[in-house]
Amino acid sequence: MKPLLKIKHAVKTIYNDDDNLNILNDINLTINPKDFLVVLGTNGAGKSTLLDAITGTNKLTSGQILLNGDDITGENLAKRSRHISRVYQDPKSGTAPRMTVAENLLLAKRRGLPRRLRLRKLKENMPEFQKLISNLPTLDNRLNTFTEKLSGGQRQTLSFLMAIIQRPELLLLDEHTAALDPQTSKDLMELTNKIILEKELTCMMITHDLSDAMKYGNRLIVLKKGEIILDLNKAEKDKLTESDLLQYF
Ligand SMILES: Nc1ncnc2c1ncn2[C@@H]1O[C@H](COP(=O)(O)OP(=O)(O)OP(=O)(O)O)[C@@H](O)[C@H]1O
Repeated sequence: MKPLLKIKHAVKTIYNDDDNLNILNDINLTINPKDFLVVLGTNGAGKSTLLDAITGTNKLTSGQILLNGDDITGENLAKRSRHISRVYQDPKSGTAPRMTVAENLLLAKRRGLPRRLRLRKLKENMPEFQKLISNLPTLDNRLNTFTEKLSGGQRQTLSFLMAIIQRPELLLLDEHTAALDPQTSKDLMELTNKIILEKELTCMMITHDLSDAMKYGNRLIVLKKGEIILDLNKAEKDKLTESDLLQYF
């Protein structure tokens, strides 16, 4: 199988006056199409830095990133965002507050087009957006609501829908349920899993929730001090207990 993403010898160094620190220290990782990879690790292990390097938000010091065999290491964020989408932890970061739910969905659907062309087709897209949210009690009847009026859980659900509406080649979830209350977090995690499986998306998901890490995905890696210290496939992951996992923290 041709890998979707290949990270080769990724190093990110922070230069300090007295001491240089490798926050990514020779990371090698291959992700195949339809992989749902869960990423665990202590605070400061380098998880977000790894996602930053994949999206181009923060460039590597050395190493290479290949997407579908193409070297994207030097590509800018805008170019990569055609193929890669990301949902952050903060419900305020993914949506435009002064726009309605439908307008936000349309912007996401027409990402990559010139701005003036993006909002013209609102009316004709409404049935599709209605269908998208029809089974989601949290957003039902909210298409014309301004995003700033939504709860954190509703905004985060919208951010997730915006991230998948164009079917990204790679979906990056950066603790996207961590800021939500337990029930809302569970609902969004279940929706996430359902959509990833239905649409056969390839996904990397950072979480600190050990039970989510064990329950979801077909592969699990643990990062520590910028290195991958554990990489398990589905069968190995299924044998794990929470206390096995805790040893790595
Ligand atoms: N621009 C920067 N300058 C200096 N240090 C940085 C910079 N960016 C990240 N770091 C450091 O690099 C390390 C890795 O940070 P990163 O945010 O990737 O960790 P993380 O695994 O995502 O942590 P968390 O679970 O807390 O989100 C941390 O020690 C952080 O302080």
